[in-house]
Amino acid sequence: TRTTRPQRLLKAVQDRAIRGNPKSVISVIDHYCRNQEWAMNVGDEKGFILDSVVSELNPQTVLELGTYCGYSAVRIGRLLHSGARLLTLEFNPDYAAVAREVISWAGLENTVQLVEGASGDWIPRLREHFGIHTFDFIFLDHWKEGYLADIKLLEECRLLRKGTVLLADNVVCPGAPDYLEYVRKSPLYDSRYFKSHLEYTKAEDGLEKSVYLG
Ligand SMILES: Cc1ncccc1-c1cc(O)c2nc[nH]c(=O)c2c1
Ligand SMILES: [Mg+2]
Repeated sequence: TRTTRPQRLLKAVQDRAIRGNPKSVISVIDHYCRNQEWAMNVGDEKGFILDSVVSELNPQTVLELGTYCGYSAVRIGRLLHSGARLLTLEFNPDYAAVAREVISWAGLENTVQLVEGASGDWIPRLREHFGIHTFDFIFLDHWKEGYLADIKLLEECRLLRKGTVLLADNVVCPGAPDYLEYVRKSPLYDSRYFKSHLEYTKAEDGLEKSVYLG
């Protein structure tokens, strides 16, 4: 049977990227997805904004919702200082299997931990299961329909603290209108929009950065 899109992306990484070199994994994926086969990675343009938010924050505990092939886990993981950790949740087992290989190829298996399952099931268990108190940074990049429910759950589970930064992908394309309305109206958040483009295309998209005021 045919290979899947994530499997073809992984093959490009294994054929062309330097093992243990996150920068080369990122550039191989961006070149492959721009020139051969589009895939829903956050990409290089929005990725540059992601990098600047992470670098400025220098977080110790990071949560990513939606791993896909591991591109943004590598992008974030490569910027984390020693002792810092990224926990990334992925619902789709086929995506998770590819992402584990990509994260390992980048040499980030000690910084990035991939957990398979539904965010709604895992969020209430993160404290007791992984000994996490609160998150410094959260990247939302899974299902637009789940963004709002998941941040409300994170609030309920007291996994946010004063200053926690949430960054949401695709708030324009495909769009997360209920999430945007909530973070922009709620007194609990200070929110701003970073206009950009849908990965590897000219279509508009952007990232919403929201600081939890607690
Ligand atoms: C797949 C797709 N087609 C057309 C336009 C946008 C998308 C798209 C882009 C993304 O960055 C996504 N990130 C996380 N989850 C998604 O479902 C997703 C979908
Ligand atoms: Mg996305």
